[in-house]
Amino acid sequence: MPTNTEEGFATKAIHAGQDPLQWSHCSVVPPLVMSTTFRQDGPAQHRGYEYGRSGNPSRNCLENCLAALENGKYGLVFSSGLGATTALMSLLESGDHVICGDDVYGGTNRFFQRCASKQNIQVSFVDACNTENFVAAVKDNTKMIWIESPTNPLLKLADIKTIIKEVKTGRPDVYIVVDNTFATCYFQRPLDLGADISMYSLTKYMNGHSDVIMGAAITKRDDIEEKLRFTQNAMGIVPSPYDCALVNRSLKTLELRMQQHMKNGLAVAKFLEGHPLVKKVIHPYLPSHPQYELAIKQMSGHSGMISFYHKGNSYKFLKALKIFILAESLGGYESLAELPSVMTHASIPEEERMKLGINEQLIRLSVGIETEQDLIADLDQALKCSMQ
Ligand SMILES: C=C(NCc1c(COP(=O)(O)O)cnc(C)c1O)C(=O)O
Repeated sequence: MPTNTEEGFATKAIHAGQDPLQWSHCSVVPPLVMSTTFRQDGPAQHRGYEYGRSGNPSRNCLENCLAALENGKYGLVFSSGLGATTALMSLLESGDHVICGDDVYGGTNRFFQRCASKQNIQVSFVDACNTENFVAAVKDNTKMIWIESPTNPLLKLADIKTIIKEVKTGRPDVYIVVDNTFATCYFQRPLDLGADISMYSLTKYMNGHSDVIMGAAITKRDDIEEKLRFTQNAMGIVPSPYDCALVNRSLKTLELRMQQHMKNGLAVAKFLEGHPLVKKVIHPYLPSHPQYELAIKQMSGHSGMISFYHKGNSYKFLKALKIFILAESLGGYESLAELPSVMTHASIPEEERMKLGINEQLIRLSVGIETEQDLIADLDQALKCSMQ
């Protein structure tokens, strides 16, 4: 169980959940436990682990480290970010209502519109920039509010603390979930802002090496942990021990990586903002962002995520990149670029996409930790190519 000590973020990332004394052999690095089953002293008399789906030492180390980094009490990991989303739906009953921000990852929108709806879970999508939208959308059967902030891909912000205060005052029973994938717990801790659950696609920045698909939910609440722990086992949405060991290793450098992502991201955003072939740059830590004041109040920094509206041919631009890789996903050490309208957000109905502004001029960048000058030079040459 993590202790919410006053240790620094990097100290917690390196030591929380990793105590060598938890193993008889005292390995400093937690062992990778691949066994799917564990010898018992007698029928139903085990030493903490019985079957890999129900619990695993490698998973346990990661979950404790995640909880400590979030100033939470419990961490639970799942087979993917959408697996975590699926697990969180087990907190709801048929007929319940969810209020979700209108700009979220395409797969999350698809899940709510085409999967949760089959369980008779109703979903309303509202503009997350305006707190009143969330409050006004609350109904008698509302049981969950799903916030992504910053959002994917438009980098809109929700005033998490105010939404929670406004909603919880009248309806303390409503679960507040924050998908913290874009900010990470280094720049933003939703539980400290009053959220019930901080949720992640660990696939992204938290693992940060583009070699694991995983999700997580962190909470302080015993009742939520009990329900999600049951779901994790009973629905079997668990990750492999090997993937848990990889993510656990990645967390050790999260602080360093996020600092570099932020440094490179800001340099790229400022370069794009002054470029004649760029119509508009969206980056929460640029003073030009409409919610800049909220960004610097609510977060201690911003990752490498940038979106911008391109004046030229987006397909030519993306195919001309040499260091940025044209691919879906984000948050890895490598720089990625994509066209949400036909890639990550293609599953959102066109009318909704157009209304949001997710059109073929909108390009999303995940700025990596390569040498800053190389990234800017690559963007510059590709922008020139896009006008030929
Ligand atoms: C794959 C991409 N996003 C996944 C994602 C997910 C889903 O995570 P998965 O690990 O891919 O299942 C949840 N929340 C956010 C904010 C996300 O961005 C993408 O945007 O390229």
